[in-house]
Amino acid sequence: MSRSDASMWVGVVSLFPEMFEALTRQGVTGRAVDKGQIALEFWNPRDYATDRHRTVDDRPYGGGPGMLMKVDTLRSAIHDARERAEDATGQRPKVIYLSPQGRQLDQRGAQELAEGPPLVVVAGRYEGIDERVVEADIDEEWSIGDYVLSGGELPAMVLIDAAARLVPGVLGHQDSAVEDSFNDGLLDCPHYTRPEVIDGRRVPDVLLSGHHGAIRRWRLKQSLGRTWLRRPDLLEGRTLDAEQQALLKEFIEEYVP
Ligand SMILES: NC(=O)c1ccc(NCc2ccccc2)nc1
Repeated sequence: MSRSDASMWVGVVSLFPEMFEALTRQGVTGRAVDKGQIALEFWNPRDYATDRHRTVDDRPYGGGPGMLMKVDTLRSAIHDARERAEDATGQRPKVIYLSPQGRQLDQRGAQELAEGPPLVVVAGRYEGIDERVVEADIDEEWSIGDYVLSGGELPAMVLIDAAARLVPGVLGHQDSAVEDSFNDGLLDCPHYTRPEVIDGRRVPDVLLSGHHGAIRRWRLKQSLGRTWLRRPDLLEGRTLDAEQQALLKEFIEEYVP
């Protein structure tokens, strides 16, 4: 098959590739796939099973509940995905495994992944995969949070979506990625649209004023204030410029719990 011109190439190793239609057929990522900005290709370990029952799981040494992904079918799928990544992009891929033991994904991590080499994302099922496969075939383990899900597919889609949005040209107008919450590390400001009044609650006048400078400052003040109220940890170790300090001071002085 031919070289890929996609800005972001992702190979997915999963027993349930159809789950990824949420990414490939919908919304921003769906359009980016249609436009060839993002390439998503799939390898299913079950396609490498040679026994009559097409076995893809195996019992854990040492006993205990649950199963692990069968080593040979999993490794064959990862190997083929890696080989295709190199053929399609001319670059060696970064092979990522989603598990609660991984590096926690945040916006900075998503940015790093978006800017990095092509990805092969391995979605585990059952109780996970053999540690020797992690050592031999996985480059980085990532987690989307401190909770256990029934498979790595949803975390894989979260990771791919978070990174894909940051690929230049994928979002409608680029600055929407910039203004997105967690961009420049602050929480998002409140948003409003029609109608002007809902249950007696009005849209803040500044947003109807047409004064773009005042609107920008209001939004920045709200982002700073919300971050101070809801996620003060995000403000730790962060220097605010003079305008930001003044706006946060104003917010705090006006704040009535
Ligand atoms: N928090 C996460 O990112 C995450 C990733 C995968 C997952 N479930 C699949 C799995 C379970 C146990 C061991 C390895 C993989 N649940 C949560």
